[in-house]
Amino acid sequence: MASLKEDPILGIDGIIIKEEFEIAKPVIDKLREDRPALETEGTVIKGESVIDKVIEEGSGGQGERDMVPPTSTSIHRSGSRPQLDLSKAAIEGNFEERDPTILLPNQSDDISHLALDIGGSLIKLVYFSRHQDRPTNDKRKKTVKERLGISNGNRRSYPILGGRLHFVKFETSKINECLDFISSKQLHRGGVDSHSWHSDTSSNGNAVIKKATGGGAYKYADLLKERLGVSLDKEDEMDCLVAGANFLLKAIRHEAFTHMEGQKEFVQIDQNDMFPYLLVNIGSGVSMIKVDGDGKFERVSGTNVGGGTYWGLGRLLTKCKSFDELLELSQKGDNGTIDMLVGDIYGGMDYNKIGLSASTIASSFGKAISEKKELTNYRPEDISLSLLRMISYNIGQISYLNALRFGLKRIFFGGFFIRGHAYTMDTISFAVHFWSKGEAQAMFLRHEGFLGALGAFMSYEKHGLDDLMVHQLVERFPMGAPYTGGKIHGPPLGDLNEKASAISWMEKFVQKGTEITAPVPMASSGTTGLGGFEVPSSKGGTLRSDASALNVGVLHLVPTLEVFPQLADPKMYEPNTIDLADHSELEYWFTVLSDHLPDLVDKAVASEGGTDDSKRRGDAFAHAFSAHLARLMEEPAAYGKLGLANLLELREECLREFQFVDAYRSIKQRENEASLAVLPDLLVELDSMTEETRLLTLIEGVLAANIFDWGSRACVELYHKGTIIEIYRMSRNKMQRPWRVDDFDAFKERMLGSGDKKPCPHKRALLFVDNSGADVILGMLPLARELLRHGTEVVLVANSLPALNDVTAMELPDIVAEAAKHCDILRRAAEAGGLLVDAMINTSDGSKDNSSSVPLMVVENGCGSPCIDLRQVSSELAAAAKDADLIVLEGMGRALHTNFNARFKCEALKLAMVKNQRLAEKLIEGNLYDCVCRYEPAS
Ligand SMILES: CC(C)(COP(=O)(O)O)[C@@H](O)C(=O)NCCC(=O)O
Ligand SMILES: [Mn+2]
Repeated sequence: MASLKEDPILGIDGIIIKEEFEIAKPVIDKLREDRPALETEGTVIKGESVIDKVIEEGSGGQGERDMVPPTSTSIHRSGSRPQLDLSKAAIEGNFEERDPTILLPNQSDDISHLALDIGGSLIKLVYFSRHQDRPTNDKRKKTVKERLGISNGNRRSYPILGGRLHFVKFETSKINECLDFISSKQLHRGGVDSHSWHSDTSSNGNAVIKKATGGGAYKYADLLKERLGVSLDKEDEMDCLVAGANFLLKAIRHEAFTHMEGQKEFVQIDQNDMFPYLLVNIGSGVSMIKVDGDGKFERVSGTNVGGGTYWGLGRLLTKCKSFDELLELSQKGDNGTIDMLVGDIYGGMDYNKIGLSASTIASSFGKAISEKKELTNYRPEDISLSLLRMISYNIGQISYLNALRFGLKRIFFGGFFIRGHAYTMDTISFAVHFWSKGEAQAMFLRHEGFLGALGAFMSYEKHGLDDLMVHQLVERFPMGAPYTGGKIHGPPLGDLNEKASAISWMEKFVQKGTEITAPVPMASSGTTGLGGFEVPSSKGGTLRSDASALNVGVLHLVPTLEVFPQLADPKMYEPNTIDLADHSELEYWFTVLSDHLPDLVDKAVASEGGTDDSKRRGDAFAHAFSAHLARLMEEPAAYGKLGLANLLELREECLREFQFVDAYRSIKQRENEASLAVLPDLLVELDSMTEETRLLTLIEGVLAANIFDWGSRACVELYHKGTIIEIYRMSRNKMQRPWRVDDFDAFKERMLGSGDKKPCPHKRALLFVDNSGADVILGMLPLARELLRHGTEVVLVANSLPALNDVTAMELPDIVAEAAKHCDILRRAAEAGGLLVDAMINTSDGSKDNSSSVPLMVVENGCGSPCIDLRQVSSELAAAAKDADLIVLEGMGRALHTNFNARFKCEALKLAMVKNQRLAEKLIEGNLYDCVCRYEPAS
């Protein structure tokens, strides 16, 4: 790596877009002059304690902690320019490249952009952070791209910037906390003017202009100017709400859901059939907006009886100190003590003629008139529930009437009044359902409170968010998510180790995580089935103490992701085979993952040398992941639709967040070495067989070697009983056909034909490989070799990031190079595929036959999980898939947990050993270690 010299200061990364590049140069020059000051400032800001605060607050920590005040330097400096930390900057790779990548190791969130929605009770922030790309100096990638005809994956070809969208909220009454947060994260400095976020020049001198909406954009304009030097560009509230809602409905798969009788169900919104709809935003007051398209809407109604009414009246009547407290109180309430019910009027009877049950509210607070009771005679719990129902029901009814007025079938409810509260949603849903006789549907939005802020954010031009597609968004729930309770949704722990203060942070996290005890699993919430008109059957059980948990993660915008082009019907595709909406399934997998945790932590800590720091991180990881699990047990749909693949991926993400890059690194190495040592013998044995026997032996080999799976408890227990080669032999010897699912004969016929008829070989096969060691080396590579022998191009598809003991795309070229030393077919194909660019590998027989061969290539799949969601794969894989006519999915994660039911446009072979008894029973009515060989012709 060359150190950064005088000249080529280009921008924050090598693939920066043009406008940014031109602007960035003078900025960086200027920053370079300021470097000493900047670095000092950088330490103050970056080593600061906002995250401590996140945890402290979110975990119910008492006492206000002093926030780092905005330093005077941070105010007087020209705020309109991005501040970059250039310390230790270096050019990565080749100096001659036109846009070399410049690594800024100390720059965490390199550019941030911010929009605010300052409402009567809450301030909502949406901000974007753009992280520098990992430099790729990967020769394999370049060659594969050339071979597959992919233009150099460069941001210039994408309309959208990669980065992350964060959602944060504060109470308006604590606006100073919000300002401190903005200041500490440098959000007031992002180079944004009122028209474009790529510009660092502002339209009025030095003031930075930020988009804002809501009444507070006017009320607090001076304060923001004074404290942060920020001028607010005010965006119309309705415009913002609509833009925010349209964006969410288009771009986020699991955004809208129905909530009836305690059951949450996500609704797939068809982008092409979204309009018209009624948007009901319940803030302090309520707006009802008929939305006909992007920017096409009309505010058709509203009501002054909204969230502010509930909170205001509630506060007066119950003495509650916060909205959430009031809401939580309602959970234990019985509104029948205050509301006049139909039964009260009809002597306990239903009023059947007009379809009203005895428990229907005839008159909210109606009982209070007839009894000689004072306020103190009513329980605050009952008052709160009565109030909540009165207001929710009223909003539901007015919404329905407006939907009826305009013939709208869909009503989306947003705004922070709802707060994911089950009874509120049930009540509104019931009202809509009841009055419309089931014709209209109430739906809720997961980002309910952020419509306005998101819309304000959308009003920055040129960020391309409007063009964003569902598959380019990945929502991740950072470690703080289960703890923060929605107070402040903290950033992920990106640069943990770089900060001295991170240690105390981590300790605090572990400590707090222990103190608060993660939410206790409970039975799913239930109402009486009458949509909130009766007394809740379970009192106090279903609402967590942090009623306002956001349930929104950080949205990662990944413009390079694509839908796998060979999916037969992408709209109908569901990656998960196991639906965790079934509570017994969830409980089972929850236990499996919890039981596996201590061993995983051991491996992770060992992979980092067992240092004190790694032990601390290991502890923190275990806490964070357990909290996520507990949160999901309590509310399985909290993070969107939940499948087993999501849980397994969450675990990997959690490890990465605590900087465990590759927990199974040394195990993988060991197994690779052992397997490579026996590969030559295996190849000789295979070559001595007839074609037919060889094909069977190869498939057996893949199935047998899939036993090397460090994610399966049963397998790990086996490993204590023998060496890997012994286990492999044992596994092979057990390969009795017929397998539990056995389409081998059909596959064989396709490969070898029957009688004299020789079939046409496949043109290109994609082999989705799974585990390191024997699995890939003794299983999949020999199968790849056979396909190559038939004249089929082979693309090995491997993970982009480590997950358990899965092999990664980065690791494969070296493995192939080693294997190629023993095999001419592999060597020539690997050379043709650009895998052996440096080495001129000699085969064991000393030959250097360079006659042309079909290529063997490696592509990354875009995932870092044992499973694969084919709606979001790397552009590299998507390009390779276009000409493929055979897909081989291997392993339990990729072929069973996900994609077992997937249908493809081309032929598919799904191979796996079932290493979990319950799955074996459920999926194939079989047993542990049974095998699946499913061959499916093109659909
Ligand atoms: C994590 C796995 C999907 C990996 O399997 P693979 O894809 O490597 O075949 C699998 O090991 C698994 O489902 N394990 C959890 C269940 C258990 O311990 O039995
Ligand atoms: Mn695996």
